[in-house]
Amino acid sequence: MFYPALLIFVSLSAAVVLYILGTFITLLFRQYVSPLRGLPGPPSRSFFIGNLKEMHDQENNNLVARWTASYGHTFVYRGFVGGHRLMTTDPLAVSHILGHAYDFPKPDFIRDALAEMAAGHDGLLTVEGNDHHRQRKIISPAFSASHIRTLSPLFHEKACQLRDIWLDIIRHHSLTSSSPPSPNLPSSPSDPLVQPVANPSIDSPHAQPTSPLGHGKPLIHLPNPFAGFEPSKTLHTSNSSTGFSTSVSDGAGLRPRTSKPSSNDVENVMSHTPTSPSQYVTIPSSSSDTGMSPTEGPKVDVLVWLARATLDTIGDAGFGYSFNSLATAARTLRRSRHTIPAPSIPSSTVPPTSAPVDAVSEEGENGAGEEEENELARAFGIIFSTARQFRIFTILQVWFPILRRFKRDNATMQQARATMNRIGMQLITERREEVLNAASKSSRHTTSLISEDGDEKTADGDEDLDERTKGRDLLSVLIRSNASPSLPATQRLTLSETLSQISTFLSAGHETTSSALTWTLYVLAKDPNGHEIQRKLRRELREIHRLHSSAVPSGSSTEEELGAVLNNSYLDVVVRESLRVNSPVTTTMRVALKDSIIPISSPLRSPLPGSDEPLTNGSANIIRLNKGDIISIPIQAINKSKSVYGDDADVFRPERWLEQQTNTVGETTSVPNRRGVQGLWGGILTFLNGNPINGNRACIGYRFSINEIKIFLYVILRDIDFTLDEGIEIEKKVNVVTRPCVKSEPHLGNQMPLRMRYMPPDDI
Ligand code: HEM
Repeated sequence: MFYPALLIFVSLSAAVVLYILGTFITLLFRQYVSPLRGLPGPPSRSFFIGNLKEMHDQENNNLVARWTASYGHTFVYRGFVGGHRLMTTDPLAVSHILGHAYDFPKPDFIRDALAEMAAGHDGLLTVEGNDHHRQRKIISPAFSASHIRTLSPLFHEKACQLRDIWLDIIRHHSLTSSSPPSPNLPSSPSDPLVQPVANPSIDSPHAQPTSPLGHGKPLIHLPNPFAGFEPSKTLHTSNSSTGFSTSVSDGAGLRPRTSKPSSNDVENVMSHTPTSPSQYVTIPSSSSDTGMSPTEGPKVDVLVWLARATLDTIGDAGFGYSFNSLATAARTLRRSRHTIPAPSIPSSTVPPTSAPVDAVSEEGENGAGEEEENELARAFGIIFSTARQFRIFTILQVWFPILRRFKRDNATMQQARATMNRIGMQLITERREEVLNAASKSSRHTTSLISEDGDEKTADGDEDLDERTKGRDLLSVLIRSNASPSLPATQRLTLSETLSQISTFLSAGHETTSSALTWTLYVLAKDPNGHEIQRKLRRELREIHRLHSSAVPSGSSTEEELGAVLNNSYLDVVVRESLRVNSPVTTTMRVALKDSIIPISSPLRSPLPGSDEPLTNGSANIIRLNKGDIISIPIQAINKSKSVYGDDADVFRPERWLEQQTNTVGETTSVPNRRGVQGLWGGILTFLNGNPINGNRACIGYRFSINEIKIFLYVILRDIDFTLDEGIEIEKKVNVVTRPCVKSEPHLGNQMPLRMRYMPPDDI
């Protein structure tokens, strides 16, 4: 009898078995001939996943440092089915690999993972070779030092918005707890640079809260819309929304018009729009829940607020798009405060406010759709968080590329991607029209711009285009750069490439910066020397403020003042040291495009006693790689190398950058021993390498984030003091970006609960 179905089944099964077998045999053969076989390294812990599991938690246990101590600067660890992977902290090897970026690209599985994590396959983060070179040239003007400086006022505005929210939380806490109110808490912006913001943080920036928040000792845990890797207790299903207005008449960019909850589920992974106040705020039932003494300020999860602030910043500065993420959360928080009579507090201790307690009605707080998370924020959160989840499937995809074709997208994910594309297209159209309109006013040059359908339109332009077009956002500059008359048509970004840059900037620039800011507040709050660094920095920042606010009329010193902030040397070393000890991106991976030889400065160690494998690879000053060999560069471990930074390499000590020292050729330098890898910024590898030779893959957004971090610290630290409660142990969870977690509260997911206290001007 002939059974066609059976025959098909058997043939398919045989094909699958052959495919798997073939892959395994290829893998085993690769290992057998791999020149990496002879290198020292830790024993493989598992036949299938080698050392991958122990590496997963490496940032909390100094695994790479221990491996380096045992096996030297260059060694192998094991990946899937024991595959050899090179890991090196050797400065010469790292500089060579990163400096020849086009010979050592990102492995396909990393590019696929990044692409899935919102960056897309056509964006700067994921393209390689000539496409990368072409894109980087067009995109670079948007990130030039001079252009990034023009964004300072916008960073300042966002920082003020966040500061006002936090001051409001502190004020509310002091009014509602049994603790004495914070002394002289300001009732109006203390900062002449504060511009009236389009979306005030909590109704009026300094309005009194309408009511206490529950039972006296608030713990504030806004669910982090971008923390999907560790499911949080406060996570819920997401909402979706219907259309939005494309009108930009108020200059604020696209805004959601309506937003209705739907029953669409996101695999129970995350929440983006809490549906009740209790989802925003954890209200302990008694003061013993918090262990707080009456004089302590509120404990606030700074991670979630900073994530919102940096999202708003990249939205505005990146594309002229208003996420309104801070304002939305603040409003929801405010509405969660029950309306009960305000405690009677002497007016001398709590300052008068613009609005009396309870004066702002629910109606007044709640404009159309105000409580709803912005549509693009939600879509981005769904894509970003879901893609970040660690799955065995992800490991299998590394070695069975066919599996990468199986998309896990469910309906919600598809909808999120469609939303991102739709809004991205609208942004491009808007910015393009703005540039086109400005260009058409001039007749000196002809520029061509990509239209929505990929056709080219021509317009007139002149060299003052930048001046006359208002758009300072990265996308507008990119569109102008792409329209440069000197650029051949074949070199221009396609529409799809332009679209991919939006999600690329979002995914590469938002969480990295919020992570950096969060860890900076953490190291300042945890300073074992009684907050001396925080105090010293506050003194410096207040001095800048004092000098500029008294010398010129209020509000007119913005540029000078922010310039002084960016150039302040103590702020600079605090940020540099923070980015050194807590690099938001801890590791990067590369693959050898061809058989290669890599120079090393420290000789390889022999395999440990007991190993029967002789040292076969390379010689005292090189190692060999086969095409396809994978390389790990442990950025964080290199930043903490004891051979470069000394025995206290793990310690946050900004002063190390101010100490003078004489190097081997007799020059006096103001930085630690410079035998390390040449980093792009500040002598650290956090933004990857300087000195590119063949391909520059270092962070293009480093100036953006450094300026943003500095200006945020300038605004926030002048008024607020941060401490970490004793007994709280913070751990790192790494999945592309390093996020904090409270060790004893893994179920709460990513968080950084810091105690906040208002610092009156006469206090430090
Ligand atoms: C503290 C904040 C940041 C850190 C620590 C950081 C770190 C990095 C690192 C390590 C890379 C190299 C990745 C690799 O090749 O493996 C990178 C690349 C990149 N970053 Fe950043 N980044 C930060 C902020 C930003 C911002 C604010 C933006 C944009 C607004 C941005 C955009 C990019 C892009 C587009 C790339 C790809 C560059 C290329 O391949 O040519 N980054 N970043």
